[in-house]
Amino acid sequence: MYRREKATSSKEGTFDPNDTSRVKHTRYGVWDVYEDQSSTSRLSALPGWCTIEKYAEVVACMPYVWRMLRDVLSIPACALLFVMYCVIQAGHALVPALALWYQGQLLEIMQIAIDTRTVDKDRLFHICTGRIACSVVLHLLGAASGRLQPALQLRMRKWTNAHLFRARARLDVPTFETSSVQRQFEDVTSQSDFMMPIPWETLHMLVGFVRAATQVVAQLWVLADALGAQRDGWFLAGLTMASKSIQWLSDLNLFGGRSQVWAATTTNEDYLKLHGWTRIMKETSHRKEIVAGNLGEYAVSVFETASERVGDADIFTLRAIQYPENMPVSLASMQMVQETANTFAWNIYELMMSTQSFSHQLGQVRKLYEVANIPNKIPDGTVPFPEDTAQIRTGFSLEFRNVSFKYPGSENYALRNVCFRVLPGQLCIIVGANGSGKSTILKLVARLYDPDEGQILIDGHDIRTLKLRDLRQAISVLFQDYTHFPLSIRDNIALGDPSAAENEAHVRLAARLGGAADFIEKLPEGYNTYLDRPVRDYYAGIPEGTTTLFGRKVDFRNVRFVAHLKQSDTSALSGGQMQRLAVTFMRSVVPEEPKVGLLLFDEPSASLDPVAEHDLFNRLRELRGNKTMLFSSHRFGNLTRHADLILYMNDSVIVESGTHEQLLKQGGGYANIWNLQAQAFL
Ligand SMILES: Nc1ncnc2c1ncn2[C@@H]1O[C@H](COP(=O)(O)OP(=O)(O)OP(=O)(O)O)[C@@H](O)[C@H]1O
Repeated sequence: MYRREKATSSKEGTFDPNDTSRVKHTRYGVWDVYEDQSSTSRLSALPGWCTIEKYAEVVACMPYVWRMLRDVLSIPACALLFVMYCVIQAGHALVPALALWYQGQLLEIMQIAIDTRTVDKDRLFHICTGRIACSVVLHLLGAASGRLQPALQLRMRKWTNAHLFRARARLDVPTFETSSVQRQFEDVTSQSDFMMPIPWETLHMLVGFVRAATQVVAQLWVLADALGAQRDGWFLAGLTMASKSIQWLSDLNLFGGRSQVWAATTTNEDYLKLHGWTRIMKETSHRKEIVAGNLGEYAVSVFETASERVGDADIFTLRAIQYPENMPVSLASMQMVQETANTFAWNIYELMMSTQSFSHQLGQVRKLYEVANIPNKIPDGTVPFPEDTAQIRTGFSLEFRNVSFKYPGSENYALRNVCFRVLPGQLCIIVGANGSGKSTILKLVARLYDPDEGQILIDGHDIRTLKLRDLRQAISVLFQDYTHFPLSIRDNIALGDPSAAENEAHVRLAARLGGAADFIEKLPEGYNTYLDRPVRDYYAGIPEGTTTLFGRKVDFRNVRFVAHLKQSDTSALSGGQMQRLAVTFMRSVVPEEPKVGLLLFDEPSASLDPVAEHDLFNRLRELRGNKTMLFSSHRFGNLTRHADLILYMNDSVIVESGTHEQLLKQGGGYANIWNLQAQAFL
């Protein structure tokens, strides 16, 4: 079974490993472990307190478990499969007791045979048949359970993935960027398909618990029946089980347990080197440097030396630190268990062990549901927008009133006291050096963040009062750091206006307006091309002479992927820039039925050559009609001459504003840079 490696708590406040008055430091192999002694109450010093806390946590998680059970059973066909699985587990719990009962009967016949020298052959036959039938049934139950489990697991995995997809989809930018939110998601997301989904892992554990408990009770009952009548029977049975049970129970660490707040780090240079080099060797992105720098032999010698110095004190130590109660049963002890016919003691052990892991596992269920309720940091407004769709055709006005803003976690102002007003249908260009705050203005208009001070108004409404959905529908933003989605080119463009996604003519028109149609039509798969395929083709043993498969270039590095080694992706096509423009056209400028009254472009021409840039600006000017447009750019060219308003920014503030002619006349910063650029072309 693959367990999650991460464990985080929902405790608030801070934890400082260097605070020796609160934190206990212990060294385990290469790991330094710091445990917060004050994080739990004084009662935690009492023996067994950890266990009590865990039981309390289990109780607190029960409503979530109940909800999960209802959700999971509502998955099509899951209820039936789960009932079958439970019946099989019930069989697993009861049949061993029946086998034990037959065992007892057999012993009784032998006793009678010794005492009276007679054997009841019929009874002996029935008992032997029953005993064999028990083994056969157990075998069949095992096989049936083996078939059911993957089917159940698959359904629950799909449900979990959909649940997490929905939970992520509803988050806004500042919430999504918060590291604690990322951590919450990491905690409940399976790192690989080989890990069990949380609902299955939990139900499997709960059913296992009930099964083990039933098995213990059934066996106790049979044992009582069989041994009760015999002198010293219980004593003998107890003696057989005692040694093993005591050893197992001590493994359970009933009275120990790690403090709930702790952290582990390693400063072991060799250990760090070992892991660093292991990654370097796996990732394709470093291959060129390794080969060109002739680093192969050196890497091997560093790896071997580091590996020798680290010895066995590696990650397994950390595992033991993380989950003292969940230490995997070693193969050797599994062997011992199998060799020991004493399933009774083993059942008690299993029962106790699963109780110990309950708090962790049920906590996972709680986290799984909690991620769906993480509150967004950008509150929604209530006012519908626009009140009248005719406003869209004339464009919206936009006003910034004394807006100041710092990015979450940053000490510096990204915008300071910014004021400007763009009238409906005007073209406004924001110019300034890198980092002066241009993109931030566009992000605030789209309410990716809210300003710390001041107000932003669209058509006279404070944008915080407008329904977020309406606001974002009425404006269109093309961000500078736009990355294309791992979807086909058609789907990427259609994202500009999902309501017209099925309209092929619409998609093609948007591509043409964005200047992307030519390059798309030259691609072998045209609009169906994936610039970055999210699912890889799998193959094995293909002769190296094969160059294409499924119409795509064969990439022999995929073998590495199958082996779960990361490989960097190189998208050979350079049309991403064009494509992203097409996305915007799809939404905003496709002529019939306009939905957008304000267009925001963040450096749309940054990676275009001068001819393409000229064409793009001309198309945009022609197509925008009466819509209001905001451009950010650090190039002072073509477009600024046509602008109704230029905002010249420096270091988070607007230092000059006006038309091109006005700013040239002022002879300030804008005029200086304009003249410098003009001289470069003389
Ligand atoms: N997500 C972020 N978190 C913290 N600081 C940020 C973030 N994004 C931008 N900044 C900072 O805010 C300031 C303004 O950045 P902004 O991206 O608005 O500048 P810009 O004028 O658009 O620059 P460029 O021309 O390079 O796009 C910069 O100092 C930048 O480092």
